[in-house]
Formats: sequence, structure tokens, C-alpha cells
Amino acid sequence: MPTAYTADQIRTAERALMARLPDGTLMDRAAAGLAAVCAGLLGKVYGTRVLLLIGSGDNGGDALYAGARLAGRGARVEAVLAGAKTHEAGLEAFRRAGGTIAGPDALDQADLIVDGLVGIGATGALREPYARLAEAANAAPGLVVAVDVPSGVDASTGQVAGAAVAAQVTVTMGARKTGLLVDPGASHVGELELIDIGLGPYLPDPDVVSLSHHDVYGLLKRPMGESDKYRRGVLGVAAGSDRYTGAAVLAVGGALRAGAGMVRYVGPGEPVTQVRARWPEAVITELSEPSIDEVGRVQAWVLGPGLGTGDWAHELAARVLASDVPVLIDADALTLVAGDRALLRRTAPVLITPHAGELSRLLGADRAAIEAGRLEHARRAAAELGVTVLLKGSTTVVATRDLPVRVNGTGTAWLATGGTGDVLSGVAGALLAQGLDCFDAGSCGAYLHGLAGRIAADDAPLTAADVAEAVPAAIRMLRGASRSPR
Ligand SMILES: NC(=O)C1=CN([C@@H]2O[C@H](COP(=O)(O)OP(=O)(O)OC[C@H]3O[C@@H](n4cnc5c(N)ncnc54)[C@H](O)[C@@H]3O)[C@@H](O)[C@H]2O)[C@@H](O)CC1
Ligand SMILES: [K+]
Repeated sequence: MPTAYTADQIRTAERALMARLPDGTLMDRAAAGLAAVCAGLLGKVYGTRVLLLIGSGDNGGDALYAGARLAGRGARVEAVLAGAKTHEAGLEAFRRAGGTIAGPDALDQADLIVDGLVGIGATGALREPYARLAEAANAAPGLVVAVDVPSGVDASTGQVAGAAVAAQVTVTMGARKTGLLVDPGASHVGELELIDIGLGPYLPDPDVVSLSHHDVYGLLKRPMGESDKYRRGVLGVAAGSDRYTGAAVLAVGGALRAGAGMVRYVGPGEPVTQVRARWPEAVITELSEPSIDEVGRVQAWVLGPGLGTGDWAHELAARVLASDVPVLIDADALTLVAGDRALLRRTAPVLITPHAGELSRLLGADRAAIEAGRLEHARRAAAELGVTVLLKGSTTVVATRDLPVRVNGTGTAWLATGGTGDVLSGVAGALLAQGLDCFDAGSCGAYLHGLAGRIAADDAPLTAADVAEAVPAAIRMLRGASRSPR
């Protein structure tokens, strides 16, 4: 399971490791790894032009030592010294190897630009001249390799407060940093290369984790010989209204494709007609009153897509939430809960699946602040509301109390289209009904949904129905990856 850490966690581990090693060993390991990645990108190192952007700390030191190694292999290496001071020993090694100092104009001639401005020691938005150099590097024609963290990205949170380097490759030292996995930071990273500097034994419990194919395949339930549809999990779906019918069709579709043993759909006349036409597999209860008394036993509910937010919807939500099984709350039901927090007073578990706008209503926080600080707000919602939170968006994160947040690594920008959230609630709901807890159902649901999105899109537009359709292919892909040697 890939793990990531805050800057403070990394520093503490580095101190413990450094105490056991001769001075300079870690930086030497870091620089060797960085130089090897740069050499791989350059192909033939001899005769190429490399430009280092050097800040005042050890991040610049890494870059200078790596630059010295590349100069030793015949590259023409220049450094722009951006800080009031420079890592002395690194600069000396760089000069000894034939490296020279240049002005920012040299950026345009470089085949490869190494961003050694700041790493885990940065605080706040990049100051000048760093900010200007970061933007010039992004505009220059050469490949950009970030050392440890793209400068301008907060290593611990992924927040980007101003200008930031957008790298093609980020070479990170010792362990992944949380900010490399969470947007907006994650979108500045490019390919992520992890250099082993021996930090492993000194690392604490991770700040965040991201699941792999193998992890998700291991968490999913598979039908056994004695399974029947009831044992495979019955999901109730309370969704749709006479005004919004599509959401119900998509949520039921997501649930069926993700392997629910049975889906019991409840709703008013219009969506019932649509669901019946599209999904003859669903068992349907048409509601004239907002009640679930006539619905048979279910192991979990999905509540909310297209439900509406009037009195009828409120009453149905109250009835579903009064049940004693896990409930996934999405879309309109999140609006209902934001207006009436008492609905959340229940003993069985709750998984909420908001996007930033829905979470802003639940927390009374600014939407832009949530987009900028996804982790912090997902954690806060889990703590304040006592629920598991799946915060949707460019990086989906799943938070629950007292466990490292799970950051979803699948997905594609093509998923940002109407109805995909309804499919996700069906997929995660099916996993809840199969007996996964809210945290596993949310994180595996997001993972499968993202993977299905990639399969469905294949670099072209998709519809929400395509995503539901691709869920079985996503599950097969997990199986294939889990079988092959790792
Ligand atoms: N500590 C270690 O043993 C190792 C550290 N390594 C490298 O060292 C880095 C950390 O080095 P440092 O702790 O020296 O910190 P950094 O080099 O990340 O940055 C600190 C310097 O940047 C300046 N700075 C901070 N915020 C700024 C801003 N917003 N705009 C402009 N300047 C700003 C500070 O004044 C300080 O001089 C890691 O990211 C990694 O690259 C690696 O060599 C591995 C080993
Ligand atoms: K950097």
C-alpha cells in the first residue's frame, strides 16, 4: 500500500537516520538517485545542457551534488543561485566538477531544468525571485525535474498558494510526501520517482495512504460456492424524483455492475418507470407515501441522488436514516442533512459522498477553501460529523476518524461530467451491502469508479452510463494485476 508523510514526519525520520550515518551520506544518496533519473531522461548525458535552479537550503544542495555528477559525465551544467545563501559544500563540489553560474536567461537553452529551489523546508507562497524562476521554468522548452517536491507545492498538504513549478518528473527522497498525492499539488508532480535513502525503518504511521490494485482486489468480496443473492448483499436505493429520474437509473446501474446480490429500488412513479425499463434486475417498490415499510430487508442504503429537497424527500430520508443498517448519503440527501443535522443521529454507520460545494454547506466553510485544502476539510468533517467522508473532486480523498486518509489514485478528468457521482454512490453502496465497512466501501468504490472512468474514457469523452458499464472490466483489471508477480 503506497504511503505518504508530512514534512515534519519526514524530518523526524531523517534526523533519526542521520544520527547513525556519516555526515553527508543522505544527501549523497539523494543526489545519486536524482542524477540517475536525470541521466535516464537525457539519454546520452554527454553534451546535453542542464540548468539547476538553486535555493538557499538543502534542496538546492541535492540539486548541486546531482549537477556535479552530471557534469562529471560530460553534460554542460549551469546553476542559477536564487537564494541569499547557497549550500556551500554542494556548490564547491559543483564548481569542482566544472559547473558554472548563470543568469535566468540560460533557462531557454536547457534540455533539462532541475528545480532545487525549495523542498520540505518551504513555508507559504514562493517569494521572489523564486516565484519568477518557477514560472520561467514552466514556460521554458526543456524537461523540468523537481527535487523532492515541485517548488511552490506544500509538501504536507498539497496546497499551492502562488506560483509553483509544474514538473514532468518529481524525484522524491526517502518517502512520498502527502502533498504529492493530493490536488492541487498532485497535478504539479508529473511522474513520481521515489529514491530509497534508507528511511524506511524510521518512518512513523503514514499521514495518508493510497490503495493499489492488489489492495483493492484483496478487500473486495468474491461470491463463494454457497453464495446466493441475499448473502451477496442487498442494497436499497432511495433516489430519484418525478423531476430527476436519471440519477436513480445511474445509481441502480452502478450498484448492479459492482456486484450487489440484489438492488431494491424505492421511489415515486416517474423514476420507477425509468428504472424498470433500464434495469429489469432491480426489485422495485413504487412509493405513494415517503415510507420504506413495504420494502424487504436490505443490508445497506444509498440515499439521495435526484431525491429532491422538499418535505417528501425529507420524510423519506428520515425513515431511511432511522433504519439500523449502514447508509450512504449523497447529493440531495446531503442538502437535507445540512439543513437538519439531527438526521445524522443514528447508531449504524454513515458514509457521506459530497463534492466541495456540498461539503461547504455541511461544514459552513468556504467552497474555495475546501478545494484548496481537501485533506484538512475531509478530516474535519469526519471528526465533527462522526461519519466517514468521501470528498469527491480532482483528487478524491476518504477520511474516517483515527485512520490515515486514503487518497484515491485512479480517476481521470473525463469523469467530471453529469451523473458520474450517481454511479459512484451505487458502486460504493453495493460494496457496503456486501459487508465492507464505510471506509473500505468508500475507498474501494472510488478506486473502482476511477478505474472504470479511465477504461470508459480511453482519452475521449464518456457518459456516466459508460462508467457504470465499465465497472466489471475494472474489477477484472484488478484481478489481472493481483495475479501477475509484483
Ligand atoms: N535533511 C536531510 O537529511 C535530507 C534532506 N534532503 C533535501 O533537503 C530538503 C530540505 O532542506 P531544508 O530543510 O534546507 O529546506 P529547503 O531547502 O526545502 O528550503 C529551506 C530554505 O528555503 C527558504 N524558504 C522557505 N520558504 C520559502 C519560500 N516560500 N520562498 C522562498 N524561500 C523559502 C528558507 O529560508 C530556507 O533557506 C529536502 O526537501 C530534500 O530535498 C535530502 O538531501 C535528503 C536528506
Ligand atoms: K524543489
